[in-house]
Amino acid sequence: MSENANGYKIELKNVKKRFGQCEVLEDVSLTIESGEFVAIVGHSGCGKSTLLRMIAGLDVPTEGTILVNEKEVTGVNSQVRFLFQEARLLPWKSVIANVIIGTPDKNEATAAQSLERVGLINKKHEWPKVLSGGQKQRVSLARALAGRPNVLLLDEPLGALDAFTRLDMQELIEKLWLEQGFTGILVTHDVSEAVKLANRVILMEDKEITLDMKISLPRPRQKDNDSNYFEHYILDKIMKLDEKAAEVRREDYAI
Ligand SMILES: Nc1ncnc2c1ncn2[C@@H]1O[C@H](COP(=O)(O)OP(=O)(O)OP(=O)(O)O)[C@@H](O)[C@H]1O
Repeated sequence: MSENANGYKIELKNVKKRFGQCEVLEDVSLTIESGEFVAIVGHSGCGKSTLLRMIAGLDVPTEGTILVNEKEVTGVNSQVRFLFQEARLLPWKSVIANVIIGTPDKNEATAAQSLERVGLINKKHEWPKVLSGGQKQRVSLARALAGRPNVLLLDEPLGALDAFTRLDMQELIEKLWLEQGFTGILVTHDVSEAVKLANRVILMEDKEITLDMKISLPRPRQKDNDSNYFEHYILDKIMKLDEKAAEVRREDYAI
């Protein structure tokens, strides 16, 4: 938990999601406390992004309820910000103008402070097209955090970055979470990233939560034997689930 906890509590109660005949989530219940940072890992297509989209009010559960700050989600909430795999900057606006969009009162000074925090104040008058992928994602982070949101949803935002930039961004996200204390939910395929950033890692498999593990490591986090222990534990669990799924498939084929 960040010492500056300023985040909203998030509750999912018996959430089910179907797209047509396809059931994506089956009875998911989960409570994320104010200021927690939770990472969700799981195979492609298991419903991680769908879960985030429903918390953001961009999609609705087929059954069940989602509460953010004790209020049922009925649409988009400006205190809940989303970071996607692509930076999604407006190409016809300068860097600073993109960040101003994220401020509650369209305030340039607030936007500049946010750019300062991500180390890009010197790029404020540039166009997005001249920035590297990592810089674009920093601007996107500055825009998302400029309004001091209570919740930040991160859907694989570092997935397209090279390994060095990715590590830098992880450090930055951890630092900003410690400073601002929002509730964070990160969807990632990278277990080491999950262990670096989250104080709780959730594994989703087969339409439900199959592991909910606290990561009790000091911050800022280093990669060491303790973090390796958590990574190996989670990877082992994923491999066991894979083996079980393969066994079920083999039985199906035998029939
Ligand atoms: N709008 C939609 N209409 C129909 N099916 C959808 C829709 N959105 C998602 N799905 C399906 O729901 C399932 C879960 O999708 P989702 O994007 O949540 O998975 P994910 O775990 O985030 O995957 P990935 O890790 O590959 O991003 C997939 O089978 C997907 O095809």
